[in-house]
Amino acid sequence: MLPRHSQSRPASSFVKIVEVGPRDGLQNEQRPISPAIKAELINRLARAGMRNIEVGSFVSPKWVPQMAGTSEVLSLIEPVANASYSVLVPNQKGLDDVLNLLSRNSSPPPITEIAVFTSATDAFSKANTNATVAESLARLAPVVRVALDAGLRVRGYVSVIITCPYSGRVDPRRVREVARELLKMGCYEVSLGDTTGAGTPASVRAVLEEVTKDISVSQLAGHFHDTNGTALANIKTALDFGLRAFDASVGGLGGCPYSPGATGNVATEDVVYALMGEDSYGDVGEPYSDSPVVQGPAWDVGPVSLPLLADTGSWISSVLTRETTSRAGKALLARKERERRLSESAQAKL
Ligand SMILES: CC(C)(COP(=O)([O-])OP(=O)([O-])OC[C@H]1O[C@@H](n2cnc3c(N)ncnc32)[C@H](O)[C@@H]1OP(=O)([O-])[O-])[C@@H](O)C(=O)NCCC(=O)NCCSC(=O)C[C@@](C)(O)CC(=O)[O-]
Repeated sequence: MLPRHSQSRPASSFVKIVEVGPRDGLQNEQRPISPAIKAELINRLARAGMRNIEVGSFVSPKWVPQMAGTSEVLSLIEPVANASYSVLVPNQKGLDDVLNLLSRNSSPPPITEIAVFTSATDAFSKANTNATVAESLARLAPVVRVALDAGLRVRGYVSVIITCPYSGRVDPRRVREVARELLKMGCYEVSLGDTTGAGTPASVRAVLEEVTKDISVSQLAGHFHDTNGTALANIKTALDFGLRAFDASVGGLGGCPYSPGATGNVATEDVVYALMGEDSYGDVGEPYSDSPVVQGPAWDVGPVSLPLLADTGSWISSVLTRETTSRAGKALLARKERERRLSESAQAKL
C-alpha cells in the first residue's frame, strides 16, 4: 500500500538522512564493541531502509580506540543495493588504509565515499586532530584530491558551528569561510556540526543566514546533537532555510570524545517521524480513530521503515545496556506492544 501522502508529494520534497550511528554514535563508548556487533548494526540499518550510512572511521586508535576495528567491520557488511557506505578519514594515512582495502581483488569493502572533518575554531581542531583549522585544511586538501581521483565521493564536516567547548561562542563568518574551503577542495556537501548541541532555532538561523551568503543550500547538511533537546527544532529551522540533508543517529546514540558533556545526535527515528508523521508507522496499526490527524504532505525520506529502525535503536541500546533515547522509537514500540496485547486478547475470545 502506498503511504497516504505519497501521491501528493512534490518532487522536491526528498530529504536525505545520513545515518551516523555506527561512527558518531559508537565512537565515544568506553567499553569495546566487537566488529560483529557494529556490522550487525550497519546491516540492520540498511535493512531498515537507511541508504546513507557512515560506518566507521580510519583515525588514530590512540585518539579514538573504539574505531580501531573498522576494517574488520567493513568485511562483515552485507551490502544493500543503492546504499552508500562511507568512512571518516582524518589524514593521508587514513585514506591510504581505505584505498588499500578497496584495491583488494577479493571482496573489497562497499565504500563509495569518505568524510573529512575540520572545525570552526582552532581550539576544537587542536583538541580533535592536533592541528589548527588552517593546518587541518592544508592536510585535507591533498587527501580530498587523491580520494576524488580514486573515484570516491567526499563529504566534509565543520564542527562547533555554534559554540566551542574550549573557546566559547563561534563567529558564523568563520563557519562560512571553513565550509567554503571544504567545498573548494572538492567536497560535494558540507555538514554543519552543532557538536555541543548548544544550538537553538535563533542561533542556527544566524549561522545559516551567514553561510548561505555564498554557499548554496543544496551543498549543506545539518548535524545537530541533541544535548539541550533542540535538535528537531533546529532541523525544522534548517528545512525552512532550504537544507535537505541531515545527519542522525539511531537510538540517539553518541557524542564526540572531544566535546565533553555533549550527548548524541538527534535520533534517526525522531527525524523520520517528524518528517513523515504516522505515514512512517507502516503496518503498525491504523491511526488512532479518536484523534483525526490533519497533516500536510509528508517529506520523502526514502525507503525507510520506522518500525525496523525503532527495533534497531532498541536492540543496539540494549546491547549497550541502556534505553534508547528516541521518543518516536519508544512510542512506536509501546504501540506495537499494545497492538500485540489487543490481538492476543481478541484471539483468546475466539
Ligand atoms: C588526526 C590525528 C591522526 C593526528 O594525531 P597525531 O598524534 O598528531 O598524528 P601523528 O601523525 O603524529 O601520528 C601519531 C600516531 O597515530 C598514527 N596514526 C596517524 N594517523 C592515523 C590513522 N589515520 N589511522 C591509524 N593510525 C594513525 C601514526 O601512525 C602514529 O602512530 P605511532 O607511530 O605513534 O604508533 C589524530 O588527531 C586523530 O586521529 N584524530 C581523530 C579524532 C576523531 O576521530 N574525533 C572524532 C571524529 S570528529 C567528530 O566526531 C565530529 C563530527 C564529524 O561528528 C561532527 C560534529 O559533531 O561536530
